[in-house]
Amino acid sequence: MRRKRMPPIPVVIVSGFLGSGKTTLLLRLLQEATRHNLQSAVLMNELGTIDVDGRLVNATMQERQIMEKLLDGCICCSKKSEVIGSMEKLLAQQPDVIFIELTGVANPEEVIDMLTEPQLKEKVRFHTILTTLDSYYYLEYTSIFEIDRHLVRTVKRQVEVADIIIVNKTEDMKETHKSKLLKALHKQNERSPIIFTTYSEVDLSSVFEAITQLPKAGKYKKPLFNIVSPAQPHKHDQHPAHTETAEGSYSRVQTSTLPVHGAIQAKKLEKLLKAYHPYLLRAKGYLPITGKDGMYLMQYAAKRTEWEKIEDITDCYLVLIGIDLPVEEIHEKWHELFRETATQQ
Ligand SMILES: Nc1nc2c(ncn2[C@@H]2O[C@H](COP(=O)(O)OP(=O)(O)OP(=O)(O)O)[C@@H](O)[C@H]2O)c(=O)[nH]1
Repeated sequence: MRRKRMPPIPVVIVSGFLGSGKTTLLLRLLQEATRHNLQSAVLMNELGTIDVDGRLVNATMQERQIMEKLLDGCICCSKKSEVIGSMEKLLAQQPDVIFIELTGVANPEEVIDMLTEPQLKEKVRFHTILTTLDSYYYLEYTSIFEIDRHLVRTVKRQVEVADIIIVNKTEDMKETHKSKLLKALHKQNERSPIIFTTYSEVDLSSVFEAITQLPKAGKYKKPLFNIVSPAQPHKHDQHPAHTETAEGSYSRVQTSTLPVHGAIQAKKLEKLLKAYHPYLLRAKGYLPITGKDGMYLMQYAAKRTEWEKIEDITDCYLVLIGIDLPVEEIHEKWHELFRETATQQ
C-alpha cells in the first residue's frame, strides 16, 4: 500500500542585521501562530557560544511549540551540516509552520538553498523571508563595514530578497532620514512592502492567512505569497566560509564571551560598550546590577542599551559581537569594572 505523502511544511525565515529586531519579531510570530491555532517550530541560530535569545524565546513558548538551537556559528557556513539534523528533529513533531531565525550575518538565500537538500526538499517548502533593519544605522553600514565588504553585501542581500522589510527603531526618526532610507530601500527592493515601525510591530495577517490557506494534503499549486525567485546556487564568493578562531570569527565578525564576577555598575558598562562603537556591533547577556536585586537581560545594539529584569536565570555572562574587536583590551577593562566595584564596597 502506498503511504500518503505529508504536505510540505512552510518555512518562514527571519533575517536582518545584528540587533535589528529579529527575536522581537520571532516572539510576535509565535504569538500570532498560536492565535491562528498553528503549531509552530523554531530553529534558532546564534553566533555566540552561549545562548541568549533562545532562552528568551523558550520562556515564552507554549506547550506545543518546539525549538532547536544551533550556537557558535552561522547556519549558512560552519553550522550547515547540522541544519538538516535539526530540521529533521523539528519535522518529526509535524508542526504547521517552521520559523528560522538567522544570525545577523547570514544570507537568507543560502538557507533557502539548504531547504532543497534531498533530505528536506519533499518535507519543507520555503514560504517567506521577513527582514528587519535598524533605522538609525542601515544607511551607515556601507561606511561602517568598509573593512568587510562581504558583510556589506550580505546586509544588502537581506533586504534585496525580503518579502517584507520591517524597519525598526523609528521612534525618533526625522522625515528627511525616513525619505532617504525609503529611497535607498526601494532601490534595493522595489517589489516588497516596507514597514516603518518599532519593536517589530507589524500586521502579520498576510503571512498567516497564506499559511492557513495552504492545502492540508497534496501539492502546492502556486505560490501563495510574495515569494522570491529560487535561491541562487551557493556561492562562496558572495558569502565566504567563515573562518573560525578560538574566539569564533565569522568573516571579520568575531564573538567573545565575558565571564561575570559579580554585580556590575550599569552606567559604567554602557560607557565601556559605547567606547567600542562602531567595532562593537552587539552585546547581550544576563547580569546582576549593583544596588538592584535579581538578574537582568542586557541588550546593546547600535549604541543603545536596554535592561530588563529576568526571572529564573542563575548563570550570567555577556556575549560580544563585533568586527576587529580588541578582545584582550576589552577583557582587561571588563575585569577592571569588577575590581573598581569591589574596592568601592
Ligand atoms: N528603541 C527600540 N529598541 C528596539 C526596537 N526593536 C527592537 N529593539 C531592541 O533592540 C534590541 C535587539 O532586539 P532583538 O530583537 O534581540 O534583535 P535581533 O536582531 O534578534 O538581535 P541579534 O539576534 O543579536 O542579531 C533589544 O533590546 C530590543 O528590545 C525598536 O523599534 N526601538
